[in-house]
Parts: sequence; C-alpha cells; structure tokens
Amino acid sequence: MKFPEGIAAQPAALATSLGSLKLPSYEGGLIALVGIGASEYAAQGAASAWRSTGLPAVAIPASAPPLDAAVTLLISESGRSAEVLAYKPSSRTIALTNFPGSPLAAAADELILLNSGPDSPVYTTGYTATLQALGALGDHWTAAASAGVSAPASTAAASNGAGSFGSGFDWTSLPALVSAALVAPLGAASAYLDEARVVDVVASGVSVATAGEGGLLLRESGRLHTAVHETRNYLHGPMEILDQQTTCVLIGDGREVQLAYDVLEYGTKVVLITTADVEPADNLAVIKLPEASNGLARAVVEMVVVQRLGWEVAQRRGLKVDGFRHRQSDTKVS
Ligand SMILES: O=P(O)(O)OC[C@H]1O[C@](O)(CO)[C@@H](O)[C@@H]1O
Repeated sequence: MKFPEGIAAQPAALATSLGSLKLPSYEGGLIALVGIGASEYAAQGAASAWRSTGLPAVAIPASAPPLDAAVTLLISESGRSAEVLAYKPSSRTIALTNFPGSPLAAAADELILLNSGPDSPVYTTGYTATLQALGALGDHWTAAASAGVSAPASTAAASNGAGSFGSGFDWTSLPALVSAALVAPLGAASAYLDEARVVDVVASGVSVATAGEGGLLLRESGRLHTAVHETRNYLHGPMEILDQQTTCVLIGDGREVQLAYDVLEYGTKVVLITTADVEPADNLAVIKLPEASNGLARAVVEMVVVQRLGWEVAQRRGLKVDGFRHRQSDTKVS
C-alpha cells in the first residue's frame, strides 16, 4: 500500500481492527511494554496513559536488557523486528502484531492480533491500530484493576456490545475523529517544515508517542532532520539553539501553547497541533484537532495530522515514500 493510501485507509482499518480485537486477561502486577521504532513510541504513549489510570506500566526499548515484569507486551506491527524477538523476559509474554504467522506471534505465550489490513512501508494503519489496541486493552485492564478483580480475556463484541471497555470512551467513535483529522486545514505548516534546516518535535504526556513517531515519520517520509523532545525537558536547555532555520512542531494544549509564542520570539517558525483556541501570529501555523476524550485516541488523531504533513513535504520534494533505502537485512527477520 502506498503512503497516501495508508493515510486515507485509517478510518476503515481502525474500525476493522477494533471489531476483531480479542483482549487477554490481567491478574495484576507490573506491565512492561516493549517495542522499537514506531512500536516503541506507541509503548511510551500507552505506558503514560495506563499509569494515569492506575495501571503499573513501563515502556522499555527493545534494545534494553529484559525486565522481569508480571506481563510483557511485545509490540511489533510486522512481528519481525529482530530486537523485539531478542527481548526474552522469563515471565508471561503477549505479542501485539498484525501478522499471525510472524516469528513474534510464534514466540510469545499469547497473541493480540491487530487485523488492521495492509500497511504502507512507512507505517500508517499499523501504527494507529496499535495505539487503538493499546487504548482498548488499557481500558479493559484498568476497569478490572480498579474494581479489585482480575480482567478476564475479552473481545470487542463481548465487552458491552459497543466499543467501550470500561473508561467511558467509545472506540467506535475514533474513525469519525480520524476522518475529521484527514481534512483539518494544514495552512502553511508543510511550507514551514520544508524550509527548515532542523525540525524539533515536542510533546508531553501520552502525546510523547506522537512526538516520537512524528519525528521518525517526518524523517522517513519528508526526509526532514528532526529531533524529538518531551516538553518539560525541552524547556531545560535543548531550545537554546533555536533560530530562523528551525521549525518547531508543538503538540498539545498545555505548556506547548505558551511555548509556541515563546519560540516565535527567536524567529523560529511553529506548527502547533492542538485543540486549544489560540491567537494567530506571524510564522505560526495552527492545526486544530477534533476533540478526543481519551489520550491514546487523541494520539491517533494527532498522528494522522503529522502523516499528512509528512506526505505534503514529500510531495514538495518529489519523494515517493515507497520504501526504505537502507537494507533491513539485520533489523527484520524473515
Ligand atoms: O513495529 P515493527 O514492525 O517492529 O517495526 C518497528 C520499526 O521498524 C521499521 O519498520 C524499520 O525497520 C520502522 O519503520 C518501524 O518503526
């Protein structure tokens, strides 16, 4: 599937994936979320979201030594990333992948199958379906943990007949939010990115997933030099280098809004991805997000906007975004 087709396919892919999700049980204890690249960023967003609802969860890079958590989610859309396959904790493992015949599906104790259909080489459908699956799983496990009971294995259809798994967020509403994000005006954003020598991508909380995957995807698609920062960390020194050749992509409604006006003072151009109502300013492109009341659902919506920016920049630069130049012989197991 080509990159722009993958972007456009997401409302349908998310609906299909949600409809077939089978969620495993949880009996308490530390949860490790492990991945690399896009899947590590999804793990970071999910760990942040899950901890905020009381689940003890940590994101671990697949390249790190294994941590013995009660349960380890091994996240890999392809199910073929060498580092994820090499991560071998001694306790229960659950693979989250789009490929039931993959090495990862065979290696793990249990399987969550995304069933999100074809993906583009620079991930689109698989990444957002991963966030959705982690959102539904977190809701399912949180509801049981806060009631002091074990979460049984469940399915989307078995949960309550709709798309809610205990948080009140109805995941069947997500495709419509994504459709709205697919037509949200982008203004001068891609011009600001195309002109930049360096692009800083900054966010906090669950949206660290969007900063991480956004920074990666803008490199893979628009071939932009990006650097990824967590908002509070950014304020502690990394922004000292900002100048007229930098563009900041700021994602969020909180400190990120003030940060946008602060960095404009340095001549830096800003793309602000937010649900907040903000005052227009020179060199500021505001992309207004549809509201999503769940952090991981919002991360999906944010990422769709960043994908569109990546594609607009690629088109400006005459790039096809149809694969990787660097061979993947040692990073993907066949
Ligand atoms: O989720 P997977 O399939 O393990 O992929 C992880 C990463 O590997 C890549 O496919 C590159 O090898 C990235 O695009 C992706 O983010």
